Amino acid sequence: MSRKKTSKSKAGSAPATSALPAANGPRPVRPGTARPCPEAPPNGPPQPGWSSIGGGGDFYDVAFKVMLVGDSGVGKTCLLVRFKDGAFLAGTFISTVGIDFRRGTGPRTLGAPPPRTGPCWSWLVVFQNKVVDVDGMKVKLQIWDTAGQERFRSVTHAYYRDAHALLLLYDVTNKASFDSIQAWLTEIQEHAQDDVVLMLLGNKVDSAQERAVKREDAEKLAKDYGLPFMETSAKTGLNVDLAFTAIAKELKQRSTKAPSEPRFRLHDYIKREGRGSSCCRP
Ligand SMILES: Nc1nc2c(ncn2[C@@H]2O[C@H](COP(=O)(O)OP(=O)(O)OP(=O)(O)O)[C@@H](O)[C@H]2O)c(=O)[nH]1
Ligand SMILES: [Mg+2]
Repeated sequence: MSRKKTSKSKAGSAPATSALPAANGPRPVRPGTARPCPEAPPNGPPQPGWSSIGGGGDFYDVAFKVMLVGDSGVGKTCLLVRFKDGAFLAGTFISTVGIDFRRGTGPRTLGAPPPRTGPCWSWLVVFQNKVVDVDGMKVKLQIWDTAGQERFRSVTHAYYRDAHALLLLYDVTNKASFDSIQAWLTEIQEHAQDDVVLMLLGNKVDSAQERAVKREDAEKLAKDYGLPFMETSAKTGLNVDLAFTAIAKELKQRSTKAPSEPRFRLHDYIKREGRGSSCCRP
């Protein structure tokens, strides 16, 4: 994309081509050497009082940290739940409001228990692991869900620096969330790695009657910034798996591509595979 590069120190951050876990520094990717999931969250700032959680014994060849960002209410948590569990639980919106992580099917929380009602709730920054098969290689995506509320931005910034990919969401029924995208891009430019893989997603496309953001406007924005773009629905599942799979393919190829292998083209892939819409090349 045509984001400006800033010369800033991001010491300690893992480059986008490294494999997780990064707790002991980035490791080179070794295709074919499956290893168990780490016991502790490998990324993010150290938090006093965090207990370690296991990865459930999933094996993988390479692993990457993916973050979901965007305004509060755009559907980040729901998108993650849809991808991880294939579910959409309609109901009261419970915003992600702090920091923690969970794994497997149930939440694991520290401190006071979170509310147990509502849809794709989470009360903290959380991550979920999912291993996807990419051309015979097991790619683990460690997907971090963040709080979209403005007041938590300074906390979530700290998680950007070692993210390999960012899914930037807006809500197609909420113009303000689309208007925030440029500000999000500025934040990303400031806090994320320069070579982070970035994709723009317009979520809630199932709510056609309430649409407030034209697809063409988002396509234009995406084109201006050279971002791959799709409309998604956490409710119906439209393009959700595709978004994560495309990211996994791009990251996997960046880290393991042999010189003779043809380059994976993310824009072309989602354009070909996406339903509804996808674009855009500058
Ligand atoms: N119709 C529709 N509703 C959705 C979709 N995704 C999420 N929602 C609803 O939008 C609301 C917000 O969803 P969340 O996933 O909690 O939003 P979030 O981006 O995680 O919000 P924060 O945690 O505050 O940053 C909930 O009421 C969801 O049920 C979707 O694809 N379609
Ligand atoms: Mg949330």
